[in-house]
Order: sequence, then structure tokens, then C-alpha cells
Amino acid sequence: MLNLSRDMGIDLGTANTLIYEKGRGITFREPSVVAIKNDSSKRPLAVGSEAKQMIGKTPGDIVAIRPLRAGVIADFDVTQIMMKHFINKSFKRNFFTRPRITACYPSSVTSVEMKAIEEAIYLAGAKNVFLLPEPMAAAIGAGLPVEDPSGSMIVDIGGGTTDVAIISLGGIVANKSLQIAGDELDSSIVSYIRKEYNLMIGDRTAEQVKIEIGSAYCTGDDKSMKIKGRDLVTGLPKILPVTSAEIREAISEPVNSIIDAIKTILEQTPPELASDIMDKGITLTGGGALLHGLDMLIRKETDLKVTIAETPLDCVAIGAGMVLENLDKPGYINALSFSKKMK
Ligand SMILES: Nc1ncnc2c1ncn2[C@@H]1O[C@H](COP(=O)(O)OP(=O)(O)OP(=O)(O)O)[C@@H](O)[C@H]1O
Repeated sequence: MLNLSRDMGIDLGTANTLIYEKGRGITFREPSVVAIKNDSSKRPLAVGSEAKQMIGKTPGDIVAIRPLRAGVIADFDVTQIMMKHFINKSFKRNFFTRPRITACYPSSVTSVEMKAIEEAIYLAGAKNVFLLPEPMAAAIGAGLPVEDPSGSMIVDIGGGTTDVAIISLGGIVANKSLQIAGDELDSSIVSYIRKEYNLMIGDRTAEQVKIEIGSAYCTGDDKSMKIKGRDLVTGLPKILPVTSAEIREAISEPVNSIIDAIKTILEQTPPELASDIMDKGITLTGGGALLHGLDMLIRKETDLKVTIAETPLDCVAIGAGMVLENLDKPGYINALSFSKKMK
């Protein structure tokens, strides 16, 4: 039968939203941020990168909001505005071509939160909505053989959540979702700099420090950089040099929580699957996988091979889109929670 609709996989992430279109690959990538007028109209003024530039710099009548927190919808209306904007920007809607969309959710979300994600996507113009657990999408997008009767281990470290899962035969055998990921590392850097140096820095500066000189493990190539903030004693702007070693100390607590979650899941893994994991190792996805030295630290702590996926930031969106391309494969159908609702 002629199918006039186009298919999309969406990674509606806490930090970034990505869209994968069937046959075209990743066609859209923007920060999940909306700047709105701070009055009763709640008029959107900027969405995506333009809005991210405004975080921490807006005048009183404008607020830059990240509508998703810890991987779930914290502000439904703003999420809907954002989704509508993103879907329309990436895909010109018309009567025949409302897209079928697969969206991902962290494995810890409640059914109410899942419903909210589904609803926001229908309202943004989808014809059908399929929901897929984030670690499953990440594993498919990283090219792991999720349909095989063999265990694969995925650790997806995003902005708001870290999902650790063992997958076999198209299903999740064991999993843990932590609300500790990239954002928490940024907050730990802000707190450390404030506590050690009485210097107040913003979340965006902290993220920049983490990306430029941050590391989870001492690999012998430490760096340093100068950061700008406000001195809490004098109230004046100040420049401070910081080193990789300091940032490693600042983020050690959340990094250790991620390592503990990995160990907990390994302990819960059935023996047959554990032996597969010993052979294949652990695959890291999500932006957090790019934290310098994290793969080495996990290898040291678990004694397992650790591989960073080829395009870690894209895996969830790619996996979500690939599911729609493979709806006839039983392993992939198992992975989906299919909603037949049509609007
Ligand atoms: N090179 C890097 N080093 C360390 N962290 C990084 C790097 N690049 C990106 N990140 C972090 O990755 C996070 C974003 O990752 P990603 O886009 O996978 O998250 P998300 O899918 O939006 O979040 P979630 O899955 O929690 O909803 C941010 O916290 C960002 O700071």
C-alpha cells in the first residue's frame, strides 16, 4: 500500500532534541530550550540554539526555559511549543504527510509522564506515535545486535538521565535509570568553584569547562583554562584559572554514582548474559560518553572492555528512526510500545 507519511525518530532530550528521518539520517539538532515572554501571553521569542544563547542573560520580561528536566516533561505547554516548532522546522506538514514518529523516554518515567510525551507529539502534528525506551533506542542506534539471543550492555549518559541496561532478544533484561548525568556534572562544578574560590559561575560556563578540560580519570594529559565569574566577597567580576585535576575532583561524586549504577546492573545480570557482556564489553552513548577518560575509568572499575559509540550524541535518534524502518522485524516490534491512536 502506498504510504504517503514520512517517518521520524525523535530524541526529545533534556539537553538536545534530534530528529532522524527515514532515508535522510539526522536532519535536525537543536538545544531543548525555549525563550518566552514572561507575561500571561507566554509568547515564544526564540527556540533552540538562539534561546540557549539567552540562558542567564535575559532581561526581566523574558525567560529562557529548558522544559525537560531529568529526562521528563517539567513544563508541558513549553514542551509542546518547542516540539511544534522543531517538527514544523524539520518537516513541512501537509494533509497527506503527517509523520509517524518514534520518541524515546528514559526507562524510569511513569505512565503519566509517558502519556505527556505522547500527547505533546500528537499535538505537534504526528499521525502515529510510537514510544521506545531510551536505552533500547541508544543500543539500536549504536549498532548493537538487540534482536539476538545474546546480552548487550548499554550506558546512555545524557543531560538529565543516565540509563544503564542489559538487552537481549529485543527486550530489556535489567536496567537502572539515574537522574544523574551531564547537568549534574555541571552543577557539581558550579558548587565546587563557589565553595573553593567564592566565585559564582553560570551553568553554561560550567558545561564549557567540563567539555574543554573536564575528565573522569587522570590520563596524564591534564589541561587548564581561565573562567569568568562573580566574586562573592567583593561582588566584582573575576577571572580564575582552573585545572583538569580540580574539575575531576568536582565531578567525582556524580561520576562515582554512574559507576555504581553500572556495577549494580552487572550484579543483577543473569550468568549466561554476563558471559556475553564479558566478551562484548560495555557500549557508551549520549553526550556524557564524551567526558574525557570516562571509558578508561569504567574499564578500570569493571575490568570490561568499554567502547564509545561512533556518534554518541546521535544514537538515540538514529535508533528511534531505525525502529520505524524495521517494523516487520520481531525483535524491533518487541522493543516498541505502539500507540494506535490517530488524531
Ligand atoms: N565532549 C563532552 N564532554 C563531556 N560532556 C559532554 C561533551 N559533549 C556533550 N556533553 C554533555 O552531554 C550532555 C548532552 O547529551 P545528550 O544530548 O546525549 O543528552 P540528552 O539526550 O539531551 O539528555 P537526556 O538523555 O538526559 O534527555 C550535556 O550535559 C553535555 O554537556
